[in-house]
Order: sequence, then structure tokens, then C-alpha cells
Amino acid sequence: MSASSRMDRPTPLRPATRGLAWAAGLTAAVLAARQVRRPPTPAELRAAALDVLEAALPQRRTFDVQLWDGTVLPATVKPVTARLVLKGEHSLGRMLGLPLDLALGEAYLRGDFEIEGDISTVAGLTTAFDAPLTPARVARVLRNVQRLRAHAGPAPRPVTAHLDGTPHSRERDQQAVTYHYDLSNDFYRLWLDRRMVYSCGYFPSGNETLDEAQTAKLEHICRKLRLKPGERLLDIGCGWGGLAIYAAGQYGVQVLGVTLSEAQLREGRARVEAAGLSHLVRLEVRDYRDVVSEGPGSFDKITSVGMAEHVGRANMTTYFRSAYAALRPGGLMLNHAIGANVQPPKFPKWLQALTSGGFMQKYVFPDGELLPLWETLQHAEGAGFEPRDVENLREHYARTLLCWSDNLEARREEARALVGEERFRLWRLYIAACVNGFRSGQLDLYQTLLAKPDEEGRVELPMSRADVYR
Ligand SMILES: C[S@@+](CC[C@H](N)C(=O)[O-])C[C@H]1O[C@@H](n2cnc3c(N)ncnc32)[C@H](O)[C@@H]1O
Repeated sequence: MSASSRMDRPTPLRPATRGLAWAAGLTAAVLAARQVRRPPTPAELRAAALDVLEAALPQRRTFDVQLWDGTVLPATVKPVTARLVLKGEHSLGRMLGLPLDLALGEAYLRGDFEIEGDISTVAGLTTAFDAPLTPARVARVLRNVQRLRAHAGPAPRPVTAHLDGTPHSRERDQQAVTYHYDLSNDFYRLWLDRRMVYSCGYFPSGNETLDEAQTAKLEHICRKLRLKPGERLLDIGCGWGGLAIYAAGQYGVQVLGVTLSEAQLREGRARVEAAGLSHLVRLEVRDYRDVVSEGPGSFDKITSVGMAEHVGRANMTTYFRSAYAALRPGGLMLNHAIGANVQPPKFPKWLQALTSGGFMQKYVFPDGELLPLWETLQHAEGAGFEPRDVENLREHYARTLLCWSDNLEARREEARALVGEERFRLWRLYIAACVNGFRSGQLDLYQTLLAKPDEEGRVELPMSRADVYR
């Protein structure tokens, strides 16, 4: 490399200097914005957009960006997997609000921009920012952001959940569940597997179809729990009844499945009847806090699959205590839940607050909370459980989500007709964003086997896991 080209290259800044550079840039931009009165020309808008995009986009990206006038900022890494298309002059300004995840998400829901191709490659945009920037460059970019935002004008807010009451009260949890799961059974049927299982599948060979992977997951859970005919199984958060029906049909256990969703209950009961399992499976609308009403110790085994994410940190001990009380001494519980990976934060706290405004909690899973594994285990142990086994299936969840995403794309016209354009875009975006989270390791999926030892400290488990893989 020649001396001059080395000098042309901006020097990467240390985090503290970078923080100062952003603060200086922000101040300069605010001051300059007061002077910007004249509406920008199309050429100025395009130049401003390119300047901002070059500074904000990941340095290594497999997607092109197309401006409203057809100008293309090409991908930097081949093969190209997607194209982000800005629909109009106002698009970028609307995407650049704060917190950034909310502004980007809402802009996508409104249709300010489109993503052609693999959406998941674009979904990590809020955590990019790896371009080396000098303070002068930061100031210029922020002036351009200001300019684009002023030109974009106000934008309507997409529809979200209306929740009343204290977070994680029974009433509010009910509202949160209704918002997500009562959307439309027909919609979920379009893209879930035939059993309508709405949680991570299991792809032991990597070649399974979604149907096969969900069946394999149900089997994996039943084996981990060492289910035996005649046992009583409680399924907390039973969805559309997939696990309850499988366990009763394949293992001859009696199942009580509880959900908070009326729509799921209707579909689930119809499926139980169609499977001829009404004598073994009972589904109810019931909160996890009320499962002990069947009587203390009335279940031999408990499953909770994709449900603990709704509980919230503050209620996690109550959740495990409630399950512990419903389980007989010597019984087992399988807790299958998404966990948040506790990697060291990439940005300082103030910058995190600017990039993350809880889009998922606002629009997708109201009041949803993801805990790191250690915290979940702490609550489980605090309630009396003994952890026996933990398996992380995050790669399996990325595959599952890709299957859902492909199915949703394939049935997009029906999906739009069932839930409308905005909901369709929301579900499409959330599924793609989750693929990215599980791939990158920001999200995990833990199956945790918990035991309630009996009075003598005994647990009904063999000396090895070999039987699970028989
Ligand atoms: C992601 S779905 C998983 C459904 C099912 N286990 C499966 O794997 O397909 C989460 C389930 O948890 C249920 N749920 C959420 N909060 C609940 C609560 N407080 N009490 C009981 N069920 C709840 C929802 O109604 C829904 O059935």
C-alpha cells in the first residue's frame, strides 16, 4: 500500500473517542439544521442518502441498496442475497428516526422500503455501524440525516397492541396473548407444519422437512421426559395442541394442555376430537399461575414449550413454583424456551438506547422477555428444581424460522388476504429478524430438563442419556 493511500484512509477511533465524535457531530448537525431552510434538490437528496448509507451500512454486506431514482449502492460481498429498495424520497428520512429499530421497523410496516430476496440478511441493520468515521465525517453524516428527516415529514404509526394494567398481571398477559395468537388460525395454518407447532423444530440429520422436524422435536421431548403409558402430563402453553395430541397418541399419557388463547383452544379441541383422543386429552384456557388447581402433585411430567418467554423476569420464580407445586415428587419438567445470549454489549449504553427501542415487544410479543440461561436456572433452582440436562438448539431454530419464512412467502397472497398488508409485513419481518438472531448467537433455544427429587432425593432418570438416542 502506498503512503498516500494509507493517509487517505480514515483512522478507526477508540470507543471513547468515537463517543465524543458522535456527540460533537450531533451538536454540529443540530446547529446546522437550523440553517437548512431551502428544500433540497433531487441531486442533493440523492447525495445525502448515499453519504448516510455509506456511513451506516455494514462494511461487509451481501445486499444491494436501490434508491427511489434507481441509483444502486452495490453489495460488497458476493453472492448477493437481497436488495433493499427505498420506495420514495421520503423513505430514508423516515427510516432514520430514533430509536433506530422502531424507526426501521415502522418504516418497513408502512412500506417505505421493500426487501427483495433473503430478508434475514438485512435484518441485522441496527447493530452494524462498523464504518471507520472521523469526527468531521460524523458531523457531515448527521447533517445529512437531519436534512433527509426534515424532507420526510411526519409518518403514520402502525397499529400495535393496547395493553392495560400492570405488566404481567393476569389480565394484561391475557391481552398480550390474544394480540399475538388470536390473530387468525387460518393465517398460522398457512405457514406452520401440519400439527401447527409454533416453536423450534429438531433437525437431527439437517435434511428434515418442517413436518418431520416438528415431529422429531415432539419425540425428543417425550423421550427426554421418559413418558410412560398412563402417566399424567401437563402442557403449559399448549398452543394448538400439537404436543398434547402427539404424547397421548404415541405414549398413551393423559394430558391437560393450558393456553390463554381462545382461538387456539377452539382449534386444539377440534384436533383432539379428530384424532380420537378426547378420552386422553383435555385442553383448557388457564393461566400458568392456576395449574395447581388440579391439586398439588397431580402430574407426573410437565412440558412448557415456547411459553416461558411470556412470563417476565419478575414472575419467573412464581412460574417455576407453580409448576413445582403441580408436579409429584420424583417428577420431571421440560422447559423449552428462547434465551438471550449475554455477549458483552457492542455499543456503549447510550448508543444502545438509540438503536434499540423494543420493536419486538411493541409490535410482535407484547411484554415478552428473554432471560439468559443462568437466570432461568436460578429461578428454577430457587423454586426447588434440580437441573439435569440442558441442550441448546439455536441452529435448529434458525432452520425452523427459515421454513416458516419460505412457507409464508409461498402463501403470501392468502396471508395478506387473511391479516392485511401491515400484519403480513410484520410477521415476515419478525420471522426474518429472528433467523438472524439465532444464526448470530444473540438468541439461544434451551431445552432444560428439571427434576423434582422425591423425599429420599431420588430422581427417575437412567444413568445415561443413551435411551434418548435409541
Ligand atoms: C409460542 S406458543 C407455543 C405453543 C406450543 N407449546 C407449541 O410449541 O406449539 C406460546 C403459548 O404460551 C401460551 N401462554 C402465554 N402466556 C400464558 C400464560 N400466562 N398462561 C398459560 N399459557 C400462556 C400461549 O397461549 C401459547 O399457547
